[in-house]
Amino acid sequence: MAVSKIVMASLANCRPLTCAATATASSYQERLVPHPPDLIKWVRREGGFVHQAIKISQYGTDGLGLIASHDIPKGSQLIALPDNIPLKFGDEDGVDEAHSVLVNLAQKVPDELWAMKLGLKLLRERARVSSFWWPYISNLPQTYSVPIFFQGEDIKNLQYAPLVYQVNRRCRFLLDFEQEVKRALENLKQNDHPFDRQDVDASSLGWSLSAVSSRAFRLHGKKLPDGTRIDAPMMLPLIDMCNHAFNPNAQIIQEQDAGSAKMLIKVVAETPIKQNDAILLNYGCLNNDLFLLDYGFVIPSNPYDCIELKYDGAFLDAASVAAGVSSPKFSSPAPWQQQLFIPAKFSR
Ligand SMILES: C[S@@+](CC[C@H](N)C(=O)[O-])C[C@H]1O[C@@H](n2cnc3c(N)ncnc32)[C@H](O)[C@@H]1O
Repeated sequence: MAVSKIVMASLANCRPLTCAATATASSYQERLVPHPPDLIKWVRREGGFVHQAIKISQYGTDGLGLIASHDIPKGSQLIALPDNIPLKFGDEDGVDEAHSVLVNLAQKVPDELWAMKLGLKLLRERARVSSFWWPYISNLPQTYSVPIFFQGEDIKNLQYAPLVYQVNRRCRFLLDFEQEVKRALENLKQNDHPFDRQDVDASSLGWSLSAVSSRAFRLHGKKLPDGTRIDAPMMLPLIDMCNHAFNPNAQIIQEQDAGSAKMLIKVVAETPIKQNDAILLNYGCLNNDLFLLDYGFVIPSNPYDCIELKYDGAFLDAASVAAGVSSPKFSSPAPWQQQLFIPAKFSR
């Protein structure tokens, strides 16, 4: 069940929320607009810092990435984003009706699909002609090669049942949520419409879910009265151009901005970086199911990839009797055999 409808937006003076589905991974991901604004210049203009050696460039088959145009010493600050640049789902958005509609919709999203909550905000900013984040959003890929956009044959080829289950779950959620969103938008006054009067369907919801799941970072958000900070997913313009490696050369650091309670998000070189090296972050110690589901790629020989096997002694005894194997005793393994079963993880 692939969510692959294309909606033709019929409204003039708006940014259509179309999403062309993609079935195959391609090394070049087209952006939302053919020649988007220069993201590095935009970040600097809005008060952020970008090291002069950082460039955006095509990075092998991984799409765009950040590259060092000359050697950078360990510990150097590469990027710093002040609090106004990250895209978050927060109460700083005001208390207008359009925002309330988004908040009500976000409450209907199950927690494990947190990316859809921020996805609603992303879709709103994508639709708004005057969005502060448009220079960033227009640089996002137009399509995502994640399994929710796979066609039937490719879904079948996934084969691994727990992964197929998750893909179907997400597709089913998107189709149901499309109806939920349509009901919430019915009869709204023009000014109260969160998506500039545009229809939102499962395909555009899938686009924003995938944009967030493949690019957002979960960092420390607003400060609570007890001094702790809540976990907040956010999209980090430019920082999200960094590709993934388990042995990264950079890391994200969050610190309090000098003289205010606002947070500053930085990327710092964790190792010396050579000219033409990519700036790489570790997205997390994830297995390939999660990488494929959320990011649309897998890591060859992923050390975090494992499968769990259930050992059913009685079933194996019955099977070996049927196969004519004598004295199998699968149901009463010797102590040394039992020991072997405890860390029952096998690399795929
Ligand atoms: C946070 S974005 C990074 C920027 C992205 N390459 C782009 O063109 O906008 C994450 C996406 O980059 C690609 N990517 C990142 N690291 C990768 C890797 N190690 N192998 C393959 N693709 C990767 C995947 O498409 C992933 O969904």
